[in-house]
Amino acid sequence: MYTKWKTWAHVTKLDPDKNLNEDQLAEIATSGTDALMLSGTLNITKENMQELRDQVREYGLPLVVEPAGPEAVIAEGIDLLYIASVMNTNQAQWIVGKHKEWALHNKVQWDRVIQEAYIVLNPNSSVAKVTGSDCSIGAQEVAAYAEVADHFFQFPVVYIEYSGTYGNPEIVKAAAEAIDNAVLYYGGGIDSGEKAAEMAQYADTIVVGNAVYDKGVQTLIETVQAIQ
Ligand SMILES: CC(C)=CCC/C(C)=C/CC/C(C)=C/CC/C(C)=C/COP(=O)(O)OP(=O)(O)O
Ligand SMILES: O=P(O)(O)OC[C@@H](O)CO
Ligand SMILES: [Mg+2]
Repeated sequence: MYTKWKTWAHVTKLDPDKNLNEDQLAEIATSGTDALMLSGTLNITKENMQELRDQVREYGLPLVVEPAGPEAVIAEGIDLLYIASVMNTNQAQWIVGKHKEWALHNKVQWDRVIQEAYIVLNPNSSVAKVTGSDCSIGAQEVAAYAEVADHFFQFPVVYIEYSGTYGNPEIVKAAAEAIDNAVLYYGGGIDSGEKAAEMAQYADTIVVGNAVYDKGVQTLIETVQAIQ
């Protein structure tokens, strides 16, 4: 499981603050997606993370938790913890501060942690507002952050985050060209097979979140089939 994450092409991001019924979850689990990522920014607690985990664990898919802060971390029944660090913010707590607090008050199982260098680019997303990300940067600066994340900090994942809106493929292409070792994730507004295929040209792994709730599981399946 731990090394297999590098082969994942499609990840479905489920929001613990939103609800899905058993049928929807069963369809998602059999959609062909490679892993389920439990993640969100607003109103995320250990309790709603655990509730969602208990709902999905029976399907046997790899389970990843991507917490918005140390208070949302759950490890029991989870395969990997994807821990973000936001590159394009000037608020140190979202780069390293929260992480120091986490280590200060917890015994972190570092062999279960995958570090994600987040580049947040949708100014209207909750994550941009919460983390004070500078979403005005263009392709060259995005590529420079991606290069530094990969070569200087040696993050295993660089994540281009447009959460809630479909991003600029040219920017994802620029990030891909700047990276040699890290796995490139793209997430944001993928709600069709066409968008999934377009971003999968440049990203190693695409993430689909809101479309599951806004457009339904059939759309999710379309995004899986489009990249197979
Ligand atoms: C140190 C620890 C354990 C955690 C902190 C990790 C950090 C720095 C998180 C900052 C970035 C962040 C909030 C990631 C959470 C995952 C994410 C990007 C969720 C996307 O949420 P949105 O889609 O913007 O908001 P909604 O919840 O409205 O969908
Ligand atoms: O919800 P969407 O817009 O699909 O984005 C997926 C993921 O990148 C959100 O963190
Ligand atoms: Mg979202």
